[in-house]
Amino acid sequence: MVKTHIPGFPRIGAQRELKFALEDYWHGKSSRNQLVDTAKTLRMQNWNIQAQSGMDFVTVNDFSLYDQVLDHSVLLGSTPERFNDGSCDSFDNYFRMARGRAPSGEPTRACEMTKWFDTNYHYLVPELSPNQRFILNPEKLLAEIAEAQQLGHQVKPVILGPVTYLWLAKCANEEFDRLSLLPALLDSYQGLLKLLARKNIDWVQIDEPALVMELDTRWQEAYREAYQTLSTCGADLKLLLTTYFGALDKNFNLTNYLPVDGFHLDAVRGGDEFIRFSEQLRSDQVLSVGAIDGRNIWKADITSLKEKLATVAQQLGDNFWLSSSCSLLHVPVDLAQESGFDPELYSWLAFAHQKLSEISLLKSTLLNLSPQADTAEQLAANLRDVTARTQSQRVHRIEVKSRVHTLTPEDGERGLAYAERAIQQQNKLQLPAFPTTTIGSFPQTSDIRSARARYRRGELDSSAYNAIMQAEIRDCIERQERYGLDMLVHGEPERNDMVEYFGEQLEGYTTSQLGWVQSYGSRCVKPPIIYGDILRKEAMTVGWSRYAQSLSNKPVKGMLTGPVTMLQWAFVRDDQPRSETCLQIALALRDEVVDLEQAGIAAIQIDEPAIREGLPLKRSEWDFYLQWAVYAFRVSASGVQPDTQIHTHMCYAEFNDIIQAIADMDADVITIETSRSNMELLEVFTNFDYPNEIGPGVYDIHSPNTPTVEQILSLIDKAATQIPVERLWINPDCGLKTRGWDEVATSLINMVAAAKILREQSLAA
Ligand SMILES: Nc1nc2c(c(=O)[nH]1)N[C@@H](CNc1ccc(C(=O)N[C@@H](CCC(=O)N[C@@H](CCC(=O)N[C@@H](CCC(=O)O)C(=O)O)C(=O)O)C(=O)O)cc1)CN2
Ligand code: MET
Ligand SMILES: [Zn+2]
Repeated sequence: MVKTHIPGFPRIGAQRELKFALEDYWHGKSSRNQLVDTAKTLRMQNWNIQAQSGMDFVTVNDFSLYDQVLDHSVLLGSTPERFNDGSCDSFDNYFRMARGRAPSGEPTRACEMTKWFDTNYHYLVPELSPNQRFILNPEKLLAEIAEAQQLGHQVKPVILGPVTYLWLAKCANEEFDRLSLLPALLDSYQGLLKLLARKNIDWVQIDEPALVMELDTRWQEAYREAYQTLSTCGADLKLLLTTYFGALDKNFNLTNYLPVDGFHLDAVRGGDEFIRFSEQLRSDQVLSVGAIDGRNIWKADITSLKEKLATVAQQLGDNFWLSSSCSLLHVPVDLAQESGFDPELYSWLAFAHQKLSEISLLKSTLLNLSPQADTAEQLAANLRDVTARTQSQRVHRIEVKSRVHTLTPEDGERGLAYAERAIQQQNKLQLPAFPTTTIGSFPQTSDIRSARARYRRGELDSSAYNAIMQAEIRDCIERQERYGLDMLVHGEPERNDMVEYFGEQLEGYTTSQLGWVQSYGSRCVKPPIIYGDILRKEAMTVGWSRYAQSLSNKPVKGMLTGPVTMLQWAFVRDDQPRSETCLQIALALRDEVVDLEQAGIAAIQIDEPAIREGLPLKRSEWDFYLQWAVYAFRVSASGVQPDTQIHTHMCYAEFNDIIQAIADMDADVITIETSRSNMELLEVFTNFDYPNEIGPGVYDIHSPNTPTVEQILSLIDKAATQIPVERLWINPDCGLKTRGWDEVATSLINMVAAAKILREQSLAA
């Protein structure tokens, strides 16, 4: 009989219960027991919904209080040395690793955080040392297994595979070869599997998403060694080797030959590869087909999936399993709780709960299990909804499509080269040497958020809400004047989230009330949904920018989110290429940029923090992506006169791979995050001879610590050895929305003081 399961479920809770429980605990507003209880309730609910939706296994150990990769480091006992100071117990130590501080224990430098493959989810990077030892610490895993079993569930625990774990890890000594740790790591995994075998478990899901990456022969060999070792370790257990986020491509044969009991393949991004894979399967191996999209929110077309899967299902019989493409962590929890959509849009969507039902419906449909009215009716309803979406009037706008199709290369050109633009801009802006600025957002205080919540609930009307936001902008401008910054911003108080804010205003996008997806730890985002052709009905930011500029004689930067980030951080329509959607957004932004210029805004920043993360996982697809992504940015930026200064901003990414593309974007000024890496990230700009102006971040905004003038000076000194001083800007790493005013004030005052010292020094020289 076909088995159904999912690789993982969201843990934040439909109402973000985990977020609030965590933050209350961290801020001393609730006890540890309250947090533990909330976590337990969430796990129970998650398993119940899986069981009720007909899953044959519930997934265990996908739950985490902060991050599943950090949990895995704790499980393997491979947490960094600096946390072994005995300053607190293991419960709080976990949060110290995650965020540098906890209710008890000494504050320390947290583990580094980075993007999980090409998602907007951040994991905590394992830090390994050359003589790393692994000492199993299976308490959490075993407790959660026991918890689910006591509730009467069939349990399938999930663990991260050894090779992907090493792939994600880093070592302070970059020369060190992480793969040399594999034998020791495998010893640990063998011990773990033996432990699990005693727990009345049939299957263990072992995640190896690194198998969809392009691997050199050493990493391929690591896979052979790892699974050879694990398959002969004598644990009476079956391993489901789980891959997702793409096709296996060149690792197809490698994977196929690995001695495991079953495989899970991503049949959404991996296309039809699973069919060929099924033909090579041994008769005692199972294939779990990830047919329901775990990365997007569209209702699945069950009828066409049935066609696609029928032959394989029939041939494999009991060895055919059904699943979602990847963990459902990346989609919101439950559409049924959502009241914000109109009925037509609602009928097009499926969140995590609904995806479980889709897996079940697909199974019954494939097996003709219950030819009763029930399945037939559901199938008919599904077909009606997915067909309606393809035919809906609101998806297509001829004028938008034709504007994209008549774009020419000239639409991506500024008219004059940077060097000439720079002269005109300097004439207009009259900035001092080492100009100081910030990245856009200022503290999103609870006053701002609660005003927005009251406005949403209808307790404030729009004029009252606007008045409050204007007062915030006024305060923000006055503070920047007091701190002595040279180029100001309005502070973005009116934005819940940069992407969501523009998504709310553009036609073709819709936003949800409860569509939260975990971004890191307790922080969540509500990705807007792009369902149709994108049109700007009216100016989106001009009123706020004009108001802000009216309060100061210094230039106030206009502030927009770029086309690639607006695409990358949204749920995107699947009926046309991403590049096409991106150009539609670029044109809407281009009109906004032009309107800002007309309103007297002399510098406009178009943020592109997600451009690196949009890079396809496979190198062979990079050029094509970078080509349309850079063009889309240029289209958005190129409607203005040469004397209007275009800024862009990028953060928390390795720029090495895309430095040429960054230069090709041809922004007049780029601000980037560099302070945590002590300006190392800047090296790539120097080595490349980046031609335009750069503001390397001199203030780490992810830390509550305020930088001193000396620290800032030393960072700028370092930057000045790499970038000609005429092209150097002084600014923080990123926006300040998650910080408090006290720290921001001190830090910015110090930043301006550092810039002034440098100006005096260069005058004296
Ligand atoms: N989309 C996106 N992706 C991104 C980033 C980003 O900025 N945006 N940055 C990086 C990730 N960094 C992040 C940094 C901060 C937060 C963050 O702070 N998220 C907030 C939610 C932000 C938000 O939408 N806030 C709403 C408020 C939502 C809310 O909880 N409202 C309460 C009321 C709150 C009150 O009364 O004070 C309610 O409705 O009950 C608003 O301002 O309107 C959170 O989890 O807490 C998320 C990601 C990479 N990916
Ligand atoms: C994640 S990049 C953020 C850029 C935005 N302008 C801000 O300052 O918040
Ligand atoms: Zn940023």
